[in-house]
Amino acid sequence: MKLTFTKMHGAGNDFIVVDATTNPVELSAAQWQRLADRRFGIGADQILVVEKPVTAGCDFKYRIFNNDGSEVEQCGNGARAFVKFVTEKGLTSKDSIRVETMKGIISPRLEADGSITVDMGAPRFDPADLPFDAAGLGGWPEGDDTTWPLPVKLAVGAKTVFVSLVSMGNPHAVQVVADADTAPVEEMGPLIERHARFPKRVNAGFMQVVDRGHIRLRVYERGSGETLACGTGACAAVVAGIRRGLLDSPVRVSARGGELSVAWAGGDAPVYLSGPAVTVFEGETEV
Ligand SMILES: N[C@H](CCC[C@H](N)C(=O)O)C(=O)O
Repeated sequence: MKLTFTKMHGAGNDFIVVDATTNPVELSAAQWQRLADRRFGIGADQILVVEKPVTAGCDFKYRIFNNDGSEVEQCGNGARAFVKFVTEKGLTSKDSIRVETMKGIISPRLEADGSITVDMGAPRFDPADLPFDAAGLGGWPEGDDTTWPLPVKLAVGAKTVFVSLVSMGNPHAVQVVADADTAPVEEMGPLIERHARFPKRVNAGFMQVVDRGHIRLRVYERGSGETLACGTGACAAVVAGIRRGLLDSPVRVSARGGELSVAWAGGDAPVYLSGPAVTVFEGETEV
């Protein structure tokens, strides 16, 4: 089957975007993985599939597949690429759209100056929302409902890291580090991603607090490895930092691939993610 696609990125987090609003695109996990493969396929961190909505009041449905072919709930940088894509393709004339995802509805908005802001919905913190197996950890740690001690088996020995658990629809475990550049992302990222206490795996964030309005962030993403930026990871890190009293909204998030901005008023308020979205090239391939 011929597949037409658009290659895009948001702060270096790159995507293959497919318009399935007219003709459905149903592929196996192995076929999605092959498309995302950087040697045998087109190459991308995630594949975004644009579909007709199922839920009343929504403009589109949004399916997300990671580099390993796994389908996931949410993608913040992808949401900005999504609204740019449907606008450029003439699939909508609205500048603000409602998009249903596997878990919830998001509202990306094209601003007059060309920037894009996404209402990512409210964060959730209950371990069951990730999911996280808190058995034996005795519920929220004493006096602190933001961080959990996570014992991690290393190649030699073990280490307990303190992670803040945030669901943005997809799961995040965020830890504070002194310096993002020297953070143990390569070593600890995969160990946290596949930790037994995360039955559906997890995105592992490493956040350096520069000041109360600025962080540097690296994310080892579930199913994709370290990416140059992670939108939901930026949301989760800022929310965690605000809850821990380290940050004040809005927060500038410096990722390796570019700058994002996250705002959150606390409680059940939605998290707003702003940043770039770039179309790189169009193409077609056989699947
Ligand atoms: N890069 C995406 C994150 C994709 C999340 C995916 N790695 C997962 O949850 O498994 C973002 O900008 O939010």
